[in-house]
Amino acid sequence: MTQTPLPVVISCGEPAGIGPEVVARAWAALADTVPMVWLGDPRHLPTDIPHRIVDTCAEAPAISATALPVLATDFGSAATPGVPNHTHAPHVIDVIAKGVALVRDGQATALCTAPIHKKALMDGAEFAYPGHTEYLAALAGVDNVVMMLASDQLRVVPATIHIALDQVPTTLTSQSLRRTIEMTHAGLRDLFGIAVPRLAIAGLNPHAGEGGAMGRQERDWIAPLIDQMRNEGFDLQGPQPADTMFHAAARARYDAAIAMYHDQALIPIKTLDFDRGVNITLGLPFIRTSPDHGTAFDIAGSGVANPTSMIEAIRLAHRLALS
Ligand SMILES: NC(=O)c1ccc[n+]([C@@H]2O[C@H](COP(=O)([O-])OP(=O)(O)OC[C@H]3O[C@@H](n4cnc5c(N)ncnc54)[C@H](O)[C@@H]3O)[C@@H](O)[C@H]2O)c1
Ligand SMILES: N[C@H](C(=O)O)[C@H](O)COP(=O)(O)O
Repeated sequence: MTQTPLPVVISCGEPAGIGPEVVARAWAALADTVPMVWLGDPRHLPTDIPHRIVDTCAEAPAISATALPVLATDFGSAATPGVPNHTHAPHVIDVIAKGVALVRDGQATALCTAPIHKKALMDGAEFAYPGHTEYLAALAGVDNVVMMLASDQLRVVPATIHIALDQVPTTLTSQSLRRTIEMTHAGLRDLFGIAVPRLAIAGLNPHAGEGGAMGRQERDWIAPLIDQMRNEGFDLQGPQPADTMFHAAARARYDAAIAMYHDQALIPIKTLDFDRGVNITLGLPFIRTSPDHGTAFDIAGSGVANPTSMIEAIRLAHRLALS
């Protein structure tokens, strides 16, 4: 008996951003290969893409090849490209929760989230989370998750995520870094099929502290933790100066780089591969991916947004869910 395939569920994200248009283009690119269903208000979709309202995820695969299946949510009004509407904010948040519920209920295989505008959600709905990553952890009831951004050229994980730079040194601890290393190791093994993952760990300070002359965290606890985990069998390099660990020869020596803070991790991947980077949350009880770009208000509605990262995010969600 052949099993009916289930779709990847895609949350609409910020309707004033490029989310709806890149999902529409992604559907056109993947219609024959990846069943999907979009959660959002159909009036926010580009008019040149066929869509069909469905009542359940189960209806989506049969429709996916000819139209974008839509589980409709009424946001109350149309969107103005580039200008977030505060009344839409609660719906944007609600759609993410609905997507999670569908995946956890076995009605969809994986969740792919289109970009949100964090400040618009905070202003419009007092959104209490700095990003999807933290909100999804709360919805799933897990204490710890890892944000990985991945492309063919590089995988990076920031050990601290959406916090101010001045909070990084006090938030990072030996325990939290150990957890990030362990969860990244498990994710590479279980999701990416790498039997013995090689991880490169960045230092926090310039030149990884230059032997204590430019910061002490490396000497005081980062290097000792790496030594200890190496003795436990992890394949770890570092702490490495972050400025020289992302060139091509260095990248060939590891499967993922663990950085100490958001921009240390995300600048290299977005510079190398902005079009194809995918954000994956490790540590959730379901698969979640997202494109590496944001809402891009400056180009929303102009039809120039590149859909490649969204295509890669949907494709990866589908592939990981099947593996
Ligand atoms: N997955 C997510 O939900 C996610 C990811 C990143 C940023 N964000 C949020 O998005 C908002 C805007 O962030 P930002 O301005 O720093 O980054 P951004 O990625 O929205 O835009 C940065 C620049 O890249 C361009 N750009 C982005 N995506 C593009 C695409 N697909 N094709 C062509 N050009 C593209 C934009 O026009 C802009 O010039 C912020 O609130 C941020 O937190 C959300
Ligand atoms: N930090 C991510 C980036 O810059 O690409 C982005 O803000 C998305 O984070 P969430 O998936 O947690 O929303």
